[in-house]
Amino acid sequence: MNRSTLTVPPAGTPQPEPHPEASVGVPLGPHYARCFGCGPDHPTGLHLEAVSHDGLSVHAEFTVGDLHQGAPGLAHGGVLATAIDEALGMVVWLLRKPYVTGRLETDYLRPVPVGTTLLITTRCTGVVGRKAYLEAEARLDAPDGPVAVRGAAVFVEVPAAHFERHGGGAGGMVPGREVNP
Ligand SMILES: CCCCCCCCCCCC(=O)SCCNC(=O)CCNC(=O)[C@H](O)C(C)(C)COP(=O)(O)OP(=O)(O)OC[C@H]1O[C@@H](n2cnc3c(N)ncnc32)[C@H](O)[C@@H]1OP(=O)(O)O
Repeated sequence: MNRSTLTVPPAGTPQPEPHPEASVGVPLGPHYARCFGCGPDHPTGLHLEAVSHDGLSVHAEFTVGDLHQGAPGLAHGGVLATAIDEALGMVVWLLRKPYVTGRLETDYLRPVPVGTTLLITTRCTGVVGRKAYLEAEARLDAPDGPVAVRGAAVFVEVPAAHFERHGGGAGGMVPGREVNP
């Protein structure tokens, strides 16, 4: 993968510790019911479902449908980036602080046909100040299937007021309520 240095934690950054109340071994559920990535109430969303086994990584599934095409029969790259972004966001939710995507990098290695179930694994590789460094891998149809997309990101911690100031508030997005029940 062609990683920029911006998404790699500085040398010597320790492995982050999982939050003691991170939800593990159970479905993570949505952080917001109308989220395009994970919300069950979104009519055309991706409806990602995910679980974490260690509080620092997430295994998510996304089945590519007709509504997700770019070229005929193939997933749109932007949709795949969205699925990666969402699965990365699920990792920072496990840290139980509000973060937003600052930078997202994606490498597309294989076409993803309609009907494919993408198995997306995301993990946090370091936290430095407000920045969380993350990486992602999406495989075709099986945990050991071919890698179709790789991703890397920096998420930036924001105050809860970020959502009041720039959006309609944080209604329905309560850490500890939906993602970490
Ligand atoms: C209730 C809970 C709900 C939680 C809700 C969770 C929803 C999850 C949904 C999925 C995720 C998304 O799609 S989120 C939506 C898409 N993303 C956004 O809308 C974000 C829009 N951008 C912004 O709001 C802003 O640019 C921020 C917050 C990212 C940064 O602005 P800021 O707060 O002024 O901070 P700033 O000083 O610039 O940067 C802080 C540190 O981060 C670094 N940094 C900033 N941007 C970048 C960048 N693009 N790439 C690398 N590094 C960066 C800086 O170098 C600095 O490092 P240093 O100097 O400290 O070393």
